[in-house]
Amino acid sequence: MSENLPVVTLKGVSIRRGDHLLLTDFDLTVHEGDFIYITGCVGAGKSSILKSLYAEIPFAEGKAEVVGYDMMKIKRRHLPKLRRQIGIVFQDFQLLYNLTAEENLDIVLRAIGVSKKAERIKRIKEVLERVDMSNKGYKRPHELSGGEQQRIAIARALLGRPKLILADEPTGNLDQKTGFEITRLLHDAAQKDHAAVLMVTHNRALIDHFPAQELVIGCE
Ligand SMILES: Nc1ncnc2c1ncn2[C@@H]1O[C@H](COP(=O)(O)OP(=O)(O)OP(=O)(O)O)[C@@H](O)[C@H]1O
Repeated sequence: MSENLPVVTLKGVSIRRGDHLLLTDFDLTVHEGDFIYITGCVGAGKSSILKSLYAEIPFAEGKAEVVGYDMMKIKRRHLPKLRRQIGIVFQDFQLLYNLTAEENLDIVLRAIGVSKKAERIKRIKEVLERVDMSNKGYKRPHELSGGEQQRIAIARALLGRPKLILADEPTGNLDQKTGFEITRLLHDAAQKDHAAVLMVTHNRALIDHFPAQELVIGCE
């Protein structure tokens, strides 16, 4: 039993995709500092869970609380505040390619209302150090390797000191060694920042190397 506070509590939820319901009567509790791999077969609904946790698709039924928000009642106007407390990392990085790494981070800090430039510069420096990219912040994504781009995406996810980090196959486009490095950074986010981290992966070698709780989503 964890003594940390719950960040995600799902009870009896399901998610509707097209004509069918996924994950019927699904329960999940995630606490601060937890690291959980989400695995399971293709099309089982792993990405859908993450999308529901950041309110891109609604939970169809049940009870769902995420970073203190009742997801069954959440209003559209509350979504920015919800998402400020969630860091999201995608397989394809999703950086803005016309901006430098630092500008990719700065735009997020501006969006979350950090108006003082000195404060933004300080925070950008901190997160770039965390992902070991201090000397490459001036580069644009196309001047960085895939692993380096993913480091910047993790730095972006850390900017708002999120309680929850959702990573959807973050190593899917990377070689094994780079994938290990990226996974280590996500484990650090759980251990050092006490964020709850949910990471979808198909990579068994990675789970064996960095053991943690595993949530297997079954197929029909
Ligand atoms: N936009 C959509 N409209 C309707 N059905 C969808 C949509 N997106 C996904 N689905 C269906 O929902 C189910 C779950 O998809 P999801 O992407 O969550 O699975 P997954 O477990 O992440 O799969 P994978 O391991 O392939 O990434 C699949 O059957 C998929 O075909």
